[in-house]
Amino acid sequence: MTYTVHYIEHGDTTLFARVDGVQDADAPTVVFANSLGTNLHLWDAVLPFLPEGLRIVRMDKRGHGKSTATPAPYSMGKLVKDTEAVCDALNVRDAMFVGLSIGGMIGQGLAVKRFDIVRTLVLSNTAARIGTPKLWQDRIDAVRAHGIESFVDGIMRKWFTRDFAKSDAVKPWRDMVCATTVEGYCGCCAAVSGTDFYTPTSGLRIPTLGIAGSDDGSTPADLVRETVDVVPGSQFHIIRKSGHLPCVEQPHAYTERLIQFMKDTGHI
Ligand SMILES: O=C(O)CC1=CCC(=O)O1
Repeated sequence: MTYTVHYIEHGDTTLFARVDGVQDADAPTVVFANSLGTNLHLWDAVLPFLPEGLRIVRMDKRGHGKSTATPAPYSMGKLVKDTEAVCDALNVRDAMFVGLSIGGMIGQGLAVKRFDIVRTLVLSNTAARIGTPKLWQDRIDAVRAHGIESFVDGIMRKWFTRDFAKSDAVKPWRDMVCATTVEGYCGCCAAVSGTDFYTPTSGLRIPTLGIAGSDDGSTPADLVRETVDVVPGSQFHIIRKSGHLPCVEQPHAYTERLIQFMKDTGHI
């Protein structure tokens, strides 16, 4: 698959983005938004299962992957504006936006603001509100005092099914989280902590699909459903034998569901 890479200057940061597949901005477009502590390679296993003819846009949040870090804390509004800037720079319009975890929060924030960018929305392993301010502050304190390594094994147990977490397959994901800058990680923890999208998200009137993992220890299926249910006419689907990252543990089943949603909504 051909791809181009883009470094987009936006205010105090430079955001890294990559476009795979068809490069023409008029092609049906899918935007993927990553979770906390991951970069755009989160979606690598999904891409081979997607049909030809799509324009696939991915980016790194500030302080993650190849996007530069700015001092924490960040607001969710700032992360939404970053994503908006990347979409505008790449001329993204009428896209299917697939956001996982904090990426799904960004998707909710972008969808209520930019109908021209987000035509349909996939809320994967996410919610309108995730965790409590105390949980996020404890995590920020732990990163600042002892580094991400000090709790990354616990994160892996919440992200993956027991068998996956015990296998060697977990290592690249563990390494990816540990490679995240302290400012980027803490900044995004603060953004999640300060977000409650129940009211704006309940005003959405675009086709919306919720996806949960049967064994997700971070955003359990009931939490995902609670958010997706506030959008009238939304669909909800649980991926079996998967934790918080079904695009990693069950990429084929996950992509099949995305393709079905693209067909249901006339995206392809
Ligand atoms: O890393 C976690 O604990 C789960 C999570 C919450 C928001 C996000 O992006 O990941």
